[in-house]
Amino acid sequence: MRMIIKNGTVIDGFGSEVKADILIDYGIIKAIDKNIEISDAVVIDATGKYVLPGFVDMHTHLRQPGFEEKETIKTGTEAAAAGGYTTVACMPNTNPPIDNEIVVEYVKSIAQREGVVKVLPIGAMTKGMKGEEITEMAKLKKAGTVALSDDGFPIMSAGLMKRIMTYGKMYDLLMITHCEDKTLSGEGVMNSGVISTMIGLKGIPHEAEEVMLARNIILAKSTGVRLHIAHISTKGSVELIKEAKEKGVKITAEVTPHNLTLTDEAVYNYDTNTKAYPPLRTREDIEALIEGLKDGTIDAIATDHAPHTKDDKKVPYDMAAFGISGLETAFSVINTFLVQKGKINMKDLVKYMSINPANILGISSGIKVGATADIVIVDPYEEYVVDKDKFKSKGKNTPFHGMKLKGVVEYTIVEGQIKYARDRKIEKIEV
Ligand SMILES: NC(=O)N[C@@H](CC(=O)O)C(=O)O
Repeated sequence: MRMIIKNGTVIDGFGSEVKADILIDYGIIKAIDKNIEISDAVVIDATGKYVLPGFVDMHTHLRQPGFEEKETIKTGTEAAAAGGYTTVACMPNTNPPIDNEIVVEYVKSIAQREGVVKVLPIGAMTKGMKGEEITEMAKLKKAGTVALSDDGFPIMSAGLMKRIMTYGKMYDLLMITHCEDKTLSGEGVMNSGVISTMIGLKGIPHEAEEVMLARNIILAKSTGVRLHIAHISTKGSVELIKEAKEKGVKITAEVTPHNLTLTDEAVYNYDTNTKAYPPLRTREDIEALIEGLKDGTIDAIATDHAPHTKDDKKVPYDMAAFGISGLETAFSVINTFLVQKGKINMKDLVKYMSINPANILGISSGIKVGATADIVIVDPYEEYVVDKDKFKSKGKNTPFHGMKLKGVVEYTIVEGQIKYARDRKIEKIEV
């Protein structure tokens, strides 16, 4: 059961970057050293590759139970492994929603049986995600939820949100909020701006996100709860979070790969694969989001993997489902547009895609002796053309289809087991 990863450049997530071999025994990292030689171990040659802590996605929609035509825990976690993720936290907007301990147990048991990577369920804040009655938080926590969120169903009542946060603080639960004031986003389907006016689609103004974010910051400050902001997309949101952090509010935030790289100009040809909440914004927003990552205002890059069926998207733009299938392109998108362009380096990528999300969720990550061997091996220079039909995910809804990107995931190792090996049949690798 021993494995040696040889000759890779190891970024451990704790600040070091060294050329070294890694010895894994029964799922645990036993040694990180030069030239480890052991007989009867499986050897992975990582020459010219980076060996990184497995990515952690804190915002994934696995769709099971209830929407298995869009994704299942099996296909979603296969997609995660193909994307270099060793852990995903899954959102509760399933059917039934993850709003009680029985559904938490269900998700955990399917993940145990059919999941390829580790799955951490996120529970709902309100029953049925209806924004009316608070869920039984203590039971949800005991059953194993890592956070609570109503995600795509923002809680419009400030009074209710304050009560949720007060209980959340009591049970020390992380609160994740999708910030959208529905009275401002209305029937909008894309960013409100020049492009929406030109092509005649209803817009979602940046204030829809920022007004709700400001409210949630005020409530987090007064309740003292740990608040994590899902998928931020605007320059104004970066400013609000920066100010909140300066004032000592316990707040963290994430941004998606698509919101960091694509603008509303991508909507110009009415491709419904560009439709997501929050919408693709402007170049100015992207610049602010990248600055926000660099100065520590934004903590994590999360995919918001939102798989949908062909039929959900093969309709006029304003009728299409919101969401982008993101697990399998996240690494190459960030590598191509941010790392290779010199905006961030590979150590930063590790921080945003593994270390910080793990810390926010309260799980361990990083490569060190004694740690669980959750590892991804990537080639940062190889180019490929994104082909949605090669996705493991059932959701082929990507705006990156046909784009030439740099960076491929070679191996994903979860607890010392190879769960993804590019161009190779896993069955043929004896571990
Ligand atoms: N992000 C999306 O565009 N869609 C999400 C829900 C949501 O967060 O709005 C989904 O579940 O499809």
